[in-house]
Amino acid sequence: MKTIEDLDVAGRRVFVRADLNVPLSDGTITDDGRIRAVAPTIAKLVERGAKVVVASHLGRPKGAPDPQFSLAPVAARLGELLGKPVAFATDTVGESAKATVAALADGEVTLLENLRFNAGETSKDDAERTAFAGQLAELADLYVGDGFGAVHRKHASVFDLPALLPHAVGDLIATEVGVLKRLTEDVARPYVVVLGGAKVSDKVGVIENLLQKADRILIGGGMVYTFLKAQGHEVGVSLLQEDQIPTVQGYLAEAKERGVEFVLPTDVLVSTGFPDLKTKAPATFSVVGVDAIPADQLGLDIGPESCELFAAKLADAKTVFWNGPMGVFEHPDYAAGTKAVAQGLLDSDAFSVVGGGDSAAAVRILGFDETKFGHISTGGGASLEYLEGKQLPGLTALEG
Ligand SMILES: Nc1ncnc2c1ncn2[C@@H]1O[C@H](COP(=O)(O)OP(=O)(O)O)[C@@H](O)[C@H]1O
Ligand SMILES: O=C(OP(=O)(O)O)[C@H](O)COP(=O)(O)O
Repeated sequence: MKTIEDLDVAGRRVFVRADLNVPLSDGTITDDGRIRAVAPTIAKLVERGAKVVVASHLGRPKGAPDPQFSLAPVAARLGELLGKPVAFATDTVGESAKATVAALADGEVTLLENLRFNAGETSKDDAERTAFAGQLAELADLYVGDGFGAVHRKHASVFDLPALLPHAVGDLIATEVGVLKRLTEDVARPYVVVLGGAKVSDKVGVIENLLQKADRILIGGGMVYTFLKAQGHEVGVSLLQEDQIPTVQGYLAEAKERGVEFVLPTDVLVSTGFPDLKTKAPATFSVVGVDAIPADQLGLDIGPESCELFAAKLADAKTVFWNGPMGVFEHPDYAAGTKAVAQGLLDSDAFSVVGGGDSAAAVRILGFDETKFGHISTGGGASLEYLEGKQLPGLTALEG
């Protein structure tokens, strides 16, 4: 792959596909880790006199503008980090984008509005995606792929656009891939994988491959209820991926055969509703065994006994990969499980990789020193699919 150093960027419009999908609360960025991670790439291009056109998705809008997913707050924060204003285009390929890019002087930066406000970005139809990529290509002369968190997505700006412009890999992707490669080679054992979070349908599939690599797999977060249901427990109104139950039953059986230890929580925190993440008003919840989840309640964190169990299962680890919070950590009453896993990683002498927008944010928001972990990756799904050995569209596109 070519790197930024291989491109002659001075005076040219350089499109940087970043992953600026940061957590927001009422329009305020609660963790700017992903912006800080790509800022050095942008600063390097600025220094070399490029006209920098930054683009990203934020959240999962439905292919049309939706103000709650605007990147405007991100433009302001990126400007602070770069120490220079970032002109914000209020659309992605329309009049505002064209005018903002045309007005860029050498060394100036613009951020386009959310790529996913356009149906072509995520379309499964090749022609529709290519057409949108063509509109993006009109805004630039060169392409730099540096949105590691989105490299597993076959989306227009990730996969189709680099085919239309001379391209290079950015420094963030290069660093991320360099570290993750270590986990695909000879890992120190026990190798423990911890999975949680909310993107269950996206991430359950990676377990098939992890069964061949890991010694122990700990499951928490929203992912756990599909496992508990697969074991015959009732899970009330918890997050559940019903169609994945047979698959999960297959994983549990295969783990037994292969001698891979599956660790599920023994207790969980349950409540009748989701907590208020804006006011963070104290929640009403109870601790129940996983065989006693009430029919009208949902699980929101692993329980205290499970926190101890998970910490013990991490204690002797020599390598850990962790993706997905153990509970709805954004609310203080449901943060204990995620804290216990983060602390467990620090208490072990394992080389630990924490991956995922929310997992990385959780570590920082809960007050842990990120430098104490082996690596904090900006990609959750992306790093999981990389570890699976899958071809990632956003990396394939940067080859050649
Ligand atoms: N039991 C649960 N029910 C619903 N959501 C959960 C549960 N546990 C964790 N979550 C949510 O999962 C989200 C993070 O999931 P995900 O996006 O998969 O992680 P990452 O961004 O680290 O890859 C958090 O916003 C958290 O509130
Ligand atoms: O947050 C992201 O992924 P992650 O939650 O797996 O880390 C990326 O920005 C990709 O977003 P997507 O899963 O909506 O395609």
